[in-house]
Amino acid sequence: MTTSSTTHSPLSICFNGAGSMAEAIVKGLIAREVARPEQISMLNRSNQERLNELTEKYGVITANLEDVKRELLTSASIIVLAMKPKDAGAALKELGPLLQEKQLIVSVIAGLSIDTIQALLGFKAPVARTMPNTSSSIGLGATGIAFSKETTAEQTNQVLSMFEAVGTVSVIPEARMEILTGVSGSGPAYIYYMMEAMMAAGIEGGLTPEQARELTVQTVRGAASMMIETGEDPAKLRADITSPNGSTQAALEVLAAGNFTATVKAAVHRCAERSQEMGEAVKKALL
Ligand SMILES: NC(=O)C1=CN([C@@H]2O[C@H](COP(=O)(O)OP(=O)(O)OC[C@H]3O[C@@H](n4cnc5c(N)ncnc54)[C@H](O)[C@@H]3O)[C@@H](O)[C@H]2O)C=CC1
Ligand SMILES: O=C(O)[C@@H]1CCC=N1
Repeated sequence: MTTSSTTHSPLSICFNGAGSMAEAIVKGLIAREVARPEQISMLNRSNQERLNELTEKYGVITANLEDVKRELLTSASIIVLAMKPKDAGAALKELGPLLQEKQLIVSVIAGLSIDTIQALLGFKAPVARTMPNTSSSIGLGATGIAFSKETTAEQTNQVLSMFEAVGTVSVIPEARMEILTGVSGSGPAYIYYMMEAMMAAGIEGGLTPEQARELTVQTVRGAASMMIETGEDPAKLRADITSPNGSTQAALEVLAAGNFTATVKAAVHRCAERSQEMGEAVKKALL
């Protein structure tokens, strides 16, 4: 990793939790040569088949035996918490006594606050609370990060390098993490949902599934690229497409009649609220 030149021992990253988010980040880190496979270990609770698959695909270290897992966790410079919120409390309670103060915790867990992580560990570990998304696997992720005050400048740079290698990074106050989850953490799912609907309509209208897919994908890709390349507001780009009394206007009127803006905003806010609820549930159950 680029910022590891100032560390004395080689950087090692242990992913505690080996599901889809952990894989998305690992895939990106390896593809962009931010870390070599031998610097990365991945652990889960019990699914050996999944671990074998990850070793085959990426060449990373995986382990199922408890003492090997412990060794990987205690020797890592960075431990990434990548299990579901419901599993995080018990995992952190077990992890706390194994750790040294200088080991950095990077959490990708929705809703789980820095205070709760430190309380469950039993000491004020340096923590980077992050919210990535699955597009990290192709280097197009959008990650929000909030750092605890215990995090050193070197650790901050390491985390920034990790996530900048797999997309864009926004450093934000921790209080904004829930709304960021509503916008970008879960955001890809809303876009896929919209794309599913567009494809279904195209097929209903007689396009082949392949044509409907290609046209929808290219439309979404082109629209995102237009925003990036022109720097224009989406409202202006939308206006450029919408001829007075034309077909686009007719379509947008249907969306407006279905309360499109209010529905999307309500979905983003409900996502934020649900993240908070999941974090609170971990706290209540285990503190
Ligand atoms: N999937 C997504 O788009 C995003 C997910 N996240 C967060 O990432 C976390 C993981 O989500 P996914 O990867 O989707 O879940 P997943 O269900 O695909 O993976 C969870 C992994 O954690 C492992 N695990 C469970 N308990 C464990 C324990 N005690 N010790 C070690 N490993 C354990 C499971 O075996 C599994 O490998 C969640 O907390 C979620 O909030 C954050 C951003 C985006
Ligand atoms: O659905 C979830 O809980 C996670 C958090 C962000 C994306 N997926």
